[in-house]
Amino acid sequence: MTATNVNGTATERPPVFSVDGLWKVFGPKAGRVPADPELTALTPAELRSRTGCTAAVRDVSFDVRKGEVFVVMGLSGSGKSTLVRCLTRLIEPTAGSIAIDGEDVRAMDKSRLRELRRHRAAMVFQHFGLLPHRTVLDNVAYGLEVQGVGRAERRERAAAVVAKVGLEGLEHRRPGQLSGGQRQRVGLARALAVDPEVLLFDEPFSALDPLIRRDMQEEVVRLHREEGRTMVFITHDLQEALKLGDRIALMRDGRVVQLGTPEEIVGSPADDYVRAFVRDVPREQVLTVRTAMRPAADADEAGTGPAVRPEATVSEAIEAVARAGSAARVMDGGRCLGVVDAGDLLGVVAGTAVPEERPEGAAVLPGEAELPKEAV
Ligand SMILES: Nc1ncnc2c1ncn2[C@@H]1O[C@H](COP(=O)(O)OP(=O)(O)OP(=O)(O)O)[C@@H](O)[C@H]1O
Repeated sequence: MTATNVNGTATERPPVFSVDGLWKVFGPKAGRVPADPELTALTPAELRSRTGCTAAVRDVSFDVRKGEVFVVMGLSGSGKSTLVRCLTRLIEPTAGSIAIDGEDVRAMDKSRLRELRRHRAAMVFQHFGLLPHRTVLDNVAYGLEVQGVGRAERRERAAAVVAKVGLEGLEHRRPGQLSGGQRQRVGLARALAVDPEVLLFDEPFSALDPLIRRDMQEEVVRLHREEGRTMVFITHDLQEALKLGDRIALMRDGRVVQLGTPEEIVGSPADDYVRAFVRDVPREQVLTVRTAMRPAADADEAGTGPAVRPEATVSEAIEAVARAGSAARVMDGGRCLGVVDAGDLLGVVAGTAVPEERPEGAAVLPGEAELPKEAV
């Protein structure tokens, strides 16, 4: 179900994953930790010394909505991998609930779980996990083979996906004859071949050199734009998170300290930790003119000046204002939502403008999210 708020943005798309009160505690008698308020109040170090347990995921709740790129970001050890592995029970949660399309993941038996991992939520790993003696085509077809798809059909489907990720002509090479970036494309193609509802990426690009990494990020943006597939993407890299994420869950010590759009995270950090995290991000490339605009002073101001879209970045609006030498109008269709002048825009760059809060749970439409992300 999609509702539309006053800004014309979708506030709700159906959740694919719904996670509620999730805990993963490693260590002896882990199960007692989530239920004991005295233990849950301890810092990670205190908990470790008192009980020998590590709470890798602490009381985390969120939805991954259909068609979004949901990024889980945080420093090393913050709990990202554990959280995402819990989604398909590659790691068994200690407490809380997880549902996929409304179905209780924690209640699934072995065969249902296998089905979940093979068909519904495919994982792309950092270390590819390719079979060294098989060709690119056979590696990509492997997931289909496991599903019992016949040889002719799986080769045909694999060939189509190989082309989609830009590996045409390399079908008959073995992984050892490919570069790191090409191998990662094979890993991506293999996950895509089974046509899963959700793709889960576990830091897939962190071992790649920066240029190839950027190529792969663009590949993900392109695939997402073309297919609209739901994606959960783990990264410790803020730039990557801002570039790819429709929404970002920022983790620290097992908790989600902020969950929001790139614009919300950069424009309204929830606490000092998040503020420090995003301090060096060029705000004008992430924040949109929605944040900077004010009502038009009069009919003259509402009727003249260059037009910018509400989802244009502040940086783009600065260009328009500088070129025209006057305030710009923020236009949604034929409607003037507000205006931005040089002072409003500079306020955002300087960090003195307080961004307008979006309604709770407000989503950003893919088209709306693209601009700020790609401008980063
Ligand atoms: N099997 C395990 N047994 C005990 N502790 C674990 C286990 N796996 C992870 N942990 C701990 O749980 C915490 C979260 O680890 P996790 O791997 O989820 O973090 P991460 O954010 O994915 O880190 P990285 O970016 O380094 O992969 C860490 O303190 C880690 O040491």
